[in-house]
Amino acid sequence: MSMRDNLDISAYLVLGPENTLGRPVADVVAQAIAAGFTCVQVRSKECSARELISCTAQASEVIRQAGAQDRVALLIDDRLDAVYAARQQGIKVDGVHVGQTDIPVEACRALLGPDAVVGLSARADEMLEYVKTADMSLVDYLGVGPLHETPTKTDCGLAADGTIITKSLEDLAALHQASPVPIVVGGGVKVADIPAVAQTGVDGFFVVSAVCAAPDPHAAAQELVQTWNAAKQAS
Ligand SMILES: Cc1ncc(COP(=O)(O)OP(=O)(O)O)c(N)n1
Ligand SMILES: Cc1ncsc1CCOP(=O)(O)O
Ligand SMILES: [Mg+2]
Repeated sequence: MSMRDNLDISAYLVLGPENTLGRPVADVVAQAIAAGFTCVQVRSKECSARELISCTAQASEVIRQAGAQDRVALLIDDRLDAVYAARQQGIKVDGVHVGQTDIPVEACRALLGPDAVVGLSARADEMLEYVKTADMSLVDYLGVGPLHETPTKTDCGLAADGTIITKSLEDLAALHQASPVPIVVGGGVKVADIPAVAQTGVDGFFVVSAVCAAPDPHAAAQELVQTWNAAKQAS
């Protein structure tokens, strides 16, 4: 069974070297997956392609060392070329996450093949219309946000008038109802948000700073996972 068939986006860590307060990315990944995180995305707006590939190699290695290579998906943000190059070097990387102004999902699927995981995000205000009209067959999940304005990605939800459009819990429930693919919600998500997000019916949460900027990433990751699982069991 491929990772695509087995994909679990319930607890999704997004990170790059600029997010970890000087701690190695691989250490934070190891702590998060030991705590139960199910998906990892290497995302850096500062790394060179080679640094991104190296970071991905280290993340892939700690996932392998944890024996989690068949249950924790590893993706790279934006850089289809880096996924391709990493795979050529024998690094196990499962797919790519792109936004609507990034390289098209058609190209991602064509280059990476039918078993790859392809995630897509769309503008907050257009997402409901998008899921009702677009061909979603190439996409494995949708990344939706922000739940709150976040300094980690200041353009997330940015409208033409300069305001930030956040997603309400009602928006998330409507998206969950309308979407043919699973939905993962992020942007400013903290542990206190998790029960309400889980109750909307969406399939997971993604975080950068709630884990990467925590004094103890393992403890923070564990609290997020346990809170999510408890909320899903209760709903
Ligand atoms: C899981 C997940 N969801 C959304 C995003 C945002 O992607 P994008 O809109 O392409 O923005 P950047 O991350 O590239 O700044 C994501 N990366 N992951
Ligand atoms: C990558 C991304 N996409 C939408 S918001 C975001 C960053 C979320 O970071 P944080 O969890 O620190 O708010
Ligand atoms: Mg992008």
